[in-house]
Amino acid sequence: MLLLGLFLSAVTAASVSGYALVVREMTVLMELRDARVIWLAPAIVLPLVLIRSLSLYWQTLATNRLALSVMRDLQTAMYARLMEADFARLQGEGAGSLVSRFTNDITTLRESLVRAANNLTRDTLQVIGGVAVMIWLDWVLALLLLLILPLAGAPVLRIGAVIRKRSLSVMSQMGNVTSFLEETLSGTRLIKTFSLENYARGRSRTAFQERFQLLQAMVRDRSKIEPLMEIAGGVALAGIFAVAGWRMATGDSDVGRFLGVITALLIVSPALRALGSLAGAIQEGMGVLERVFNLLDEDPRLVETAGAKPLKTKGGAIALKDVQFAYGPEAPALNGVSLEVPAGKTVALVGPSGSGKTSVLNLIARLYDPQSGRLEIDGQDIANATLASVRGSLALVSQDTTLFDDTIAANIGFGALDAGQDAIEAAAKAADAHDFIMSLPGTYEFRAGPRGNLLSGGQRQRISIARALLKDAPILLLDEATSALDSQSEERVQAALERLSAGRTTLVIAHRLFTVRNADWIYVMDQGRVAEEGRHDDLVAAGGLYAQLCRIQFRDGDQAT
Ligand SMILES: Nc1ncnc2c1ncn2[C@@H]1O[C@H](COP(=O)(O)OP(=O)(O)OP(=O)(O)O)[C@@H](O)[C@H]1O
Repeated sequence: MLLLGLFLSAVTAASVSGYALVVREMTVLMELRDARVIWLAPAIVLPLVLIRSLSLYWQTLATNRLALSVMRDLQTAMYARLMEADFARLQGEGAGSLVSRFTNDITTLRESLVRAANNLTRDTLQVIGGVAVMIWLDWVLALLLLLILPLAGAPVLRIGAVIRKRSLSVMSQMGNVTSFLEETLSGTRLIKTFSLENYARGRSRTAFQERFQLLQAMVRDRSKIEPLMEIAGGVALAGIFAVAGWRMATGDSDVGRFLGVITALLIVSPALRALGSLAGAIQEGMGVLERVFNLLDEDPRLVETAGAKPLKTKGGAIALKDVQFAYGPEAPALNGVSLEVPAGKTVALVGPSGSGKTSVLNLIARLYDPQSGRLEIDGQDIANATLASVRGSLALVSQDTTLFDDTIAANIGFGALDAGQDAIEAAAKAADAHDFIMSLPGTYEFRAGPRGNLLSGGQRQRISIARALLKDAPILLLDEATSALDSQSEERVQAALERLSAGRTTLVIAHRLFTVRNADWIYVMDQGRVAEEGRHDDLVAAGGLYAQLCRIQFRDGDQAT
């Protein structure tokens, strides 16, 4: 494909250089009043035009195809890389900015690649061909032009370097704008109900103004290139007239040669101008390419150890031993946490907001690695096990139920990719979801909409419970999510969760304390530590933090005690 593109570029360039020679030959014939020019001119020019047009067409097709397939491969590779990337890294950059890499970055890159592929060889060859014809026609004139060219070339290269640097910040700012758009446009419920329109408008103005300024600076750089080339062209033209006049006066040149050189210059000038602005576009593309390759070169930090073995799970007993963990340089989220969930038992984590409950779940799923301490499943350190076996041994049902814009059957089926329709329906029945699914148009083939927004919160949760049931993993991690539901939905979800946790090792983050009264053991967390542990009645009797949390909830209306 690349070779074909290059060959067609060469044909296109060669045919246009032929114009200069034709002009010279025809001028000679005209000067001699030779009548053959009447048929000779069309006979030579028309095939030349035809060759050039056809090769232009095929060249455009070939180069675009090349650029598009490079884009496709880059996007596929980028996506594959992101799927392997650390959870922390994906969370850190945010969905909007990541999306922007696939839209804005790739579009900019494609534009510069297509331009480079279309123009680089063709225009370079056109310049070389044109200059060669000039040298052949009148070497003194050609030499003059060759002296003028570098005068324009040097500043163009300098501007190109500035553009390249700028394109990096343009792209990363575009990522922020996309993040902002995604965040506010998907949070319209909050914006409307809290009347945050002005706040959102204010943030949008700042973001768009910043974008305006960055692009403006980019345009300023880019616009300097063409005038520079124009000046170089003008100086060249003036010089040619002067030198040609002098050479004709001394009898070293003639009108035919002069017109030939002018035609060659008319061909070389736009090609040179295009190369000049192309330099800017290529630098911009190089800036983006740097971002793309930085992403492709990123290695996940959370990796399997050499010789990692699959976990051998029996009951799925979990143990944390003196675990120390921080998300970043700030204060640790977990500060020497030790806890146990015996196989088949239900253990609850309670504690004030920010005390580290979710962090414990994140570590067990190995979404993060602790800085020190051990996490074990059935006595095996999960740091030495394969990631797939760790994640395969557990099912997570969390507050933010994620459904994809696919059928209900597929959304449940993610629990076990080889499950048949019968298994999916059985899971849906156990999760108390079958009846509402049957009332949907298309039943199990109903598409849930983006993020599952065509279903209610309670329905989404029951689908995610069915998914976890289908996975049938020995460990269940539950981030209790009943607070967003009305009491009837809550009851149904609670009953489905009880069926799900029966016979499994369950670690539940409980926000409503009355739901953990029957837990086999309760850990009370506070500021990244286990502050208390025990059974409900004992903890209430001890009169510590748990008893205090119970009193607060009791006062607020829950039957905590
Ligand atoms: N992705 C993150 N990056 C940096 N810090 C985080 C991140 N997630 C949580 N933290 C911090 O870690 C600490 C523990 O958070 P964690 O989410 O584990 O608390 P939690 O007990 O689950 O709280 P809640 O009940 O409100 O969900 C908090 O101080 C929080 O600010």
